[in-house]
Amino acid sequence: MLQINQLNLQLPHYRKWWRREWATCIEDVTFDVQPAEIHAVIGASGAGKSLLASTIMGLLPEGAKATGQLYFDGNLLTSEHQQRLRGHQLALIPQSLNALDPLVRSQRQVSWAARRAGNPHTVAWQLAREALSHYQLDRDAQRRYPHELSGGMARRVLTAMAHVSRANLIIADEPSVGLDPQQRNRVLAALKALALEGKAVILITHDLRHALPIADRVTIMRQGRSVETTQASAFQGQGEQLQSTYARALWHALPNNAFSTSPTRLSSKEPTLA
Ligand SMILES: Nc1ncnc2c1ncn2[C@@H]1O[C@H](COP(=O)(O)OP(=O)(O)OP(=O)(O)O)[C@@H](O)[C@H]1O
Ligand code: NI
Repeated sequence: MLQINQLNLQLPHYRKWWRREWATCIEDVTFDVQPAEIHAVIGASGAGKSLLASTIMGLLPEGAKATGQLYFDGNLLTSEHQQRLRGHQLALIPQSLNALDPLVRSQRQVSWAARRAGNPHTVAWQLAREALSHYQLDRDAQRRYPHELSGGMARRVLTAMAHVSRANLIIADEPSVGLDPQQRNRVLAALKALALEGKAVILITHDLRHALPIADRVTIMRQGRSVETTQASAFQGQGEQLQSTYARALWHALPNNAFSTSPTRLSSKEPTLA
């Protein structure tokens, strides 16, 4: 579905207003995403995850220099393709809830997304209602403005927008941040359902814990680089199946695994939590 090949991204920054310098924000990132797969991209703040999403969507900041290749369904993804496919084949559930228009009620926002996907007005309106109901947003929520929605509800409105766009590749950027466990589970379940329908889903998060239960594969990013791509099931035990020390460190840093960093200290009676 999507192949990212040796992607590099440099952004300009100005040390003094007359002196432009280049900051390398993504370096040699390579991985692929398959249909019906949830591919989690995990990394600390500043690792380049959101910029990777912007690069795939063709929404880079002014002056960005990207090299490497993106292939979508086997075809080189040029900026013209990206523009044509955005909102149809490629959908982004953005990190910022500001992506919702503050003056527009939920149902209309989703209806707009359905119209962009080529549906006539009345069909789009109906699709929006169905999609919002599907994500447990009732008639009342459908009539609310963004500021009247909880964070979890707003995320589900954004997910509904991706849903009605009928995109085959959906990128969810930090979809669970700031949500209570119940809301988070709902949003993550919605993404899982999209993958079960056959969509390719890129789940961007800094939290390995939230990604592992639903991810098929995981790519770890660190300081702009893809450190490792592995099956999600490799995160188990002492992390023996993980290639990189960084991935192993992330795994051991999870609260339940904390004591397992030094297995020799474990008595045989202690449970292994992983
Ligand atoms: N428009 C921009 N111009 C210059 N540098 C930028 C720009 N956007 C991001 N960066 C830099 O690129 C790096 C990666 O940013 P990015 O937003 O992709 O990180 P992230 O992994 O999504 O982090 P977070 O988890 O905090 O969202 C950061 O060091 C950031 O400062
Ligand atoms: Ni980000």
